[in-house]
Amino acid sequence: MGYTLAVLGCGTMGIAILSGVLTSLETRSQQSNGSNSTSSTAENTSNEPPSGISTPTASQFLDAPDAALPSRFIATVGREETGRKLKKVFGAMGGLGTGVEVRAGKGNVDAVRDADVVLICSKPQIAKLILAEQGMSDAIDGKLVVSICAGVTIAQLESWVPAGTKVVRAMPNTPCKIREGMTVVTPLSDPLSRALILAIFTSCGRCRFLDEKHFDACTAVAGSGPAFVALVLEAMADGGVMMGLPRAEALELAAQTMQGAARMALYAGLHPAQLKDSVTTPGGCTIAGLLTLEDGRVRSTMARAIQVATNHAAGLGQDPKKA
Ligand SMILES: NC(=O)C1=CN([C@@H]2O[C@H](COP(=O)(O)OP(=O)(O)OC[C@H]3O[C@@H](n4cnc5c(N)ncnc54)[C@H](OP(=O)(O)O)[C@@H]3O)[C@@H](O)[C@H]2O)C=CC1
Ligand SMILES: O=C(O)[C@@H]1CCC=N1
Repeated sequence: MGYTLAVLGCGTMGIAILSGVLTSLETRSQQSNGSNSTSSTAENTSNEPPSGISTPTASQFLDAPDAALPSRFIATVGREETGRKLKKVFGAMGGLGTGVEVRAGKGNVDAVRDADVVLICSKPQIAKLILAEQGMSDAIDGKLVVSICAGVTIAQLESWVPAGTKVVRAMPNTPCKIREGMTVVTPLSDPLSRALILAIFTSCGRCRFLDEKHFDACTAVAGSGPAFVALVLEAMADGGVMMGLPRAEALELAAQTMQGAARMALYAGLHPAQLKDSVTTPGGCTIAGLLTLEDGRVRSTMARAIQVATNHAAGLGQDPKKA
């Protein structure tokens, strides 16, 4: 068993997702060699394990979750120069990375023809052009297509492909690269497609289903989120440097602190207010710092940034006159 995944427009996000999937496959293979077991379910961090799967083919994937991940990978880019760089990126990964087939220039239609599942990772405005390429309609008919393009709706995507093509939206983020990603996927009822998509994105981190109406907000919170928290991370480290800490140590302290606090919210179920209050000694330094942050309206500024990013995301991939 095994299937082919084509990543059209394999830039930052395509590389992040493929890195997550390839590393996951290699980790599982090492674990199964070590333990002599055929599968590992320990790393499925999804809140929705593929439980409702009932068709015979999908059941096979449940018995052997590795099989729900692709075994052949094709990555396309626009320019030859980018293609050469991409080959080096996957080559440097070693292992399964060396097997990724990179195609530049006019490679999209052939890649789709060779694939079972197609991931569209191009810029939103390029997606329509790729799907309109000569021969694409025949190649993509009947395939499962997952678009990660911000602001490009399912209705738009469906109008660009034949009726036999299954279209799903996903919103992942850059930490997919180290398998700490957060991906939201639009609901889909077909059990096989569901199993395949869950396998791909849970191998990159967490994955959950949410209705398309929430996608612009998901784009802002999870898709753009790494940039927003990076700003806070950098600011915390800068403060440490201002007070005499060496730069590298300041960054390590801030990053590990951010990770620790986030993990307490995720895994110990602590509300952010509990997290904050448990650090805040009466009359202590934490409340002094917190009040300064409140004076600077950090909370409302961050929340408004999400609001602005959500509204902006809705316009991506749309006709500029309407956006
Ligand atoms: N970056 C992020 O954190 C996130 C991005 N997204 C979404 O992911 C998508 C990609 O973003 P990102 O990875 O940052 O973008 P990148 O610019 O890094 O990647 C886009 C890739 O598409 C390639 N490309 C351009 N034209 C074509 C073409 N005609 N055929 C095939 N490939 C082509 C480019 O190659 P070349 O340079 O040679 O033209 C490039 O490698 C966007 O739609 C974005 O909304 C979603 C979540 C998070
Ligand atoms: O900034 C953007 O448009 C993309 C979508 C989410 C993250 N990056």
